[in-house]
Amino acid sequence: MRSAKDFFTPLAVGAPPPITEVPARPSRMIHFFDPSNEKMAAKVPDLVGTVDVLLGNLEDAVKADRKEAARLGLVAIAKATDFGEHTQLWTRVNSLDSPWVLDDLTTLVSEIGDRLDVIMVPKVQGAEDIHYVDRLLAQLEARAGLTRPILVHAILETARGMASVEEIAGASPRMQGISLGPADLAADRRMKTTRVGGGHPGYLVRQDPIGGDIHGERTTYQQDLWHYTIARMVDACAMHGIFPYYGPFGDIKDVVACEDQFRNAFLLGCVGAWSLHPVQIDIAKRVFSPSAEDVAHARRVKEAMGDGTGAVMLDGKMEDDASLKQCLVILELADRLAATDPELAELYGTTPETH
Ligand SMILES: CC(C)(COP(=O)(O)OP(=O)(O)OC[C@H]1O[C@@H](n2cnc3c(N)ncnc32)[C@H](O)[C@@H]1OP(=O)(O)O)[C@@H](O)C(=O)NCCC(=O)NCCSC(=O)C[C@](C)(O)C(=O)O
Ligand SMILES: [Mg+2]
Repeated sequence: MRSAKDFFTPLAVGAPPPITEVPARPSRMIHFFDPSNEKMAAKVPDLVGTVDVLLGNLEDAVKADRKEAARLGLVAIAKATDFGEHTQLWTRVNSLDSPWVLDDLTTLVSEIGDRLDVIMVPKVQGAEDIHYVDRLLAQLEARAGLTRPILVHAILETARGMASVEEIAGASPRMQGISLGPADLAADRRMKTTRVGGGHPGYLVRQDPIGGDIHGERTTYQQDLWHYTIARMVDACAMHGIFPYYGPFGDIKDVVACEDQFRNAFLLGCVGAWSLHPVQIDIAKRVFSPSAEDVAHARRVKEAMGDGTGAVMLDGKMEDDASLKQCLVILELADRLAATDPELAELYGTTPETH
């Protein structure tokens, strides 16, 4: 591990200085597109301004014989598109053991490094994977004359990655966040699901038998397969000042269950999720923006708590320093989102003096 005193020193002569705080830019939905798919690529300009993050995917879901076309397609799109102030451009490169990743990184940083905000690295196993990417990016940034560092986002999709999640989160000042990769993680853990995220009807708890009758009517409750994983990822990210994300929800047609899964992640601390299809964009926007009711309640608590210490009763409930802190989390998020989204500013009634 690097000493704390040189953690923020550039890893290559001429590379931009590492950042000391990850920018908290809205990233409620990381919208995936395949740059080698002409129909999808053609939609990118219209998505600018409607999504927080556009991600050109080069890894899984891009056919092996389209890898180069996807890489070059992303370069062309990045050069031709004005992403404006509010939409970030990210990419997901191929995994570090693949034959494509070296060309992905060298081409993208050299050609469009000044436009790329974040590089997502799949199947991260441990801090050593982040260290490798960290040094290589510094060398490439120096060569390309970049003035700001490209950030790194890890996908948690192996048991070892999961077991090392705290180390991964703190491996480099470039670390921007971590997403859950439920499909690869399920396979690597040898779970017995066959889906991309979401629940499973077999993973349940059953009410005790009534009157000892094990064959009688008993309610069952489906459980959340991802609770442990997301909660642990959230702690690792919070501890290191980076951002946690739920990943993909593969049942595109089941918009109801998608919203539930996203909301569970939001309530547990995630700041966003992936949208794989345009229909998931508004779901993520709705879920990862606090509701007007929550914002109004948080403001009331803040007002009632005065200097922020002590305890008060509000609507029959005790509020104190710690409930105020939760309300401040909601208000800070609402302010940040309202600053870039006029609809939300109106919904929250946000003015410079509101908070
Ligand atoms: C699901 C699919 C096949 C359905 O694609 P479709 O064409 O059958 O859907 P559609 O409803 O017929 O599409 C309607 C229109 O929307 C367009 N469209 C459709 N999707 C998009 C999009 N994303 N962005 C922009 N436009 C899109 C599509 O081209 C079409 O355009 P048209 O009206 O002109 O004909 C398609 O949406 C798709 O390929 N999405 C991206 C999939 C992807 O990126 N998967 C990888 C991430 S998940 C993952 O990797 C796992 C993980 C983390 O690694 C791990 O858990 O391990
Ligand atoms: Mg995967």
